[in-house]
Amino acid sequence: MAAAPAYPTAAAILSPPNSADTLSMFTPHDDDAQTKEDFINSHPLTASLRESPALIESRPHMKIPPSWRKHNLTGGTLVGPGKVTIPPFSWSAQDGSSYVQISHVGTDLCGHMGIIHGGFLATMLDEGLARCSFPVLPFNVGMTAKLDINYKAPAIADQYLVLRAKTIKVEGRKAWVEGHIETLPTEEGQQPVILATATALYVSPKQAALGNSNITWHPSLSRHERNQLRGQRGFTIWFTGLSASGKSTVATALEQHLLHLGVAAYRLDGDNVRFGLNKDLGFSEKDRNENIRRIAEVAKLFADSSTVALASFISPYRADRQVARDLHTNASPAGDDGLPFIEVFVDIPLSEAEKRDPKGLYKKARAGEIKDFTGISAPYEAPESPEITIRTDKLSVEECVIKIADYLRERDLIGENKAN
Ligand SMILES: Nc1ncnc2c1ncn2[C@@H]1O[C@H](COP(=O)(O)OS(=O)(=O)O)[C@@H](OP(=O)(O)O)[C@H]1O
Ligand SMILES: Nc1ncnc2c1ncn2[C@@H]1O[C@H](COP(=O)(O)OP(=O)(O)O)[C@@H](O)[C@H]1O
Repeated sequence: MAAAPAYPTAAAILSPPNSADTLSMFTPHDDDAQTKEDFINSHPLTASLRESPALIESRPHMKIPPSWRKHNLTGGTLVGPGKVTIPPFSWSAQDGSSYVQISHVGTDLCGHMGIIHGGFLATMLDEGLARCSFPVLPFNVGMTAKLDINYKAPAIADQYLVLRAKTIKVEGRKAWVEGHIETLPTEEGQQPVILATATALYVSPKQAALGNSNITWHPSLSRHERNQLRGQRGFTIWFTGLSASGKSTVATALEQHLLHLGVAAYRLDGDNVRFGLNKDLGFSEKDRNENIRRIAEVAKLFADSSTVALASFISPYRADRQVARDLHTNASPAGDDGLPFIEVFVDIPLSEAEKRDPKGLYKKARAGEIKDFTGISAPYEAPESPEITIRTDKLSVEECVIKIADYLRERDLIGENKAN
C-alpha cells in the first residue's frame, strides 16, 4: 500500500491546509459523530498529548482535498457512520520519532461478528506507522516496503482505538518503524489492551525528488485544473489551404497577436516539422497522411498543455483533417475541459495562389519539375464545413486575424472567461 499525503487539486498544491487548519475542518454530521468527537476531545490521554510541546496535533486526512478524499481509502471510503466514525486525531513528533492516533471504529468494519476485521487493523497500522516516519524521510514521503503484524487480541467493534508508533532506525531513504494498536480506556482505572503489534519498513521513492514535501502522489491533474493554473484554454487552430494561400502568414500574425494578449500560442508548420519530426516524409498521398497524423498528435499535446496550437499545413485530404479533428474530440472526456479543434479554411482561387507563387513552386510544378504538386498534379479537397473561412485575396492579413480572434472571443476561448 502506498502511504503518502495526496494533494491533487491546483488550490491544494498551492496552499495545502496546515496541521492547525485541519483541526477546525471537520464538523460532526450527526449526534453520534458529535458524541465521539466530544469523547476524544475530553479524554485525559488527549489532554496529556496536547500538553506536549514536541507534538503537532492534526487530523491528517483533512489535508486531502475533498475532491480526492472520497477516493481515498482511509480518508474517505472507510470514514463515516459505522466505520471510522470521525476523522482520526493524531499527534506527530516534529522529529519523526513518534506518532499517536486516536480514532473510533463503528460496527460495520467487522470480519467475525462484532470483531473488527484484521485487514482493517493492518491498514490502520500501515498508514499510522508510515505517518510516523514521514518527517524523517526525504520529501516526507514513504512507500511501504515491508509490514509485519502480530494480532494479540480481538478488536471489539464500536470502540475507541489508540495507535502508537516509534521510528527506530533511519538510513537514507529508509525508515524502520514499530507500533501497535491498543484500546482507549473509557473508565478510570482501566488499562489499555494491546490488540495488534507491527513493524514496518518505509522507503521514500527516488521519484519523490521530482516533487516537494507537499506535492506527492496523485492520479493526475485534470485538464480543467491545468487550464485554470495556466490561466488559458488549450485548443488547436488548424489552417488548411493551397500552397501560397496565406496559411503561414496569417498563422504567424495570429500567433503574435495571441502572444501580445498574453495567450501562449505556438505555430507548427513546414519549417519546424518537415525538417525535423517529419523529415522522412515526402508528398505522396501516403506520406501526406502520415505527415498530418503526426502533426495532429503533436498539436493535441500542445492543446492539452493549455497552449494554443496553430497548425498550418496544406492538409489536402478531408479524411486526414477528420483524423486530426477526431484525435482532439476523442481526447475530450466528459466532465473535463474539451480540446476544441477549429478548422480555418484559407481560401483562395488557384489562379490567385499561382499568381503569388512566392517560392516559384507553381512555376516548377507547371514545368513538371515538381511532381504531385497540390492544385496542379495532386488534389486539394476543400473543407465542407470549416469553423472559419478566410479569403486572403479579399481580406488583409490583419482582417483575417481579427476574424479568427473574434471567433475565439465569442466562444470564451480567449478573453476574460478563457479558463473558466
Ligand atoms: N509536391 C508538393 N506539393 C505541395 N507542397 C509541396 C510539394 N513539394 C514541396 N512542397 C512544399 O511543402 C509545403 C507543404 O507541406 P505540407 O506539410 O503543408 O503538405 S501536406 O499538408 O502534407 O500536403 C509547401 O509549403 P507552403 O507553400 O507553405 O504550403 C511547399 O512549399
Ligand atoms: N491577406 C493575406 N493573407 C495572407 N497572405 C497574403 C495575404 N495577402 C497577400 N498575401 C501573401 O501571400 C503569400 C502567402 O504565403 P504563405 O503565407 O507562405 O502561404 P502558405 O503558408 O499557405 O503557403 C505571402 O507572400 C503573403 O504576403
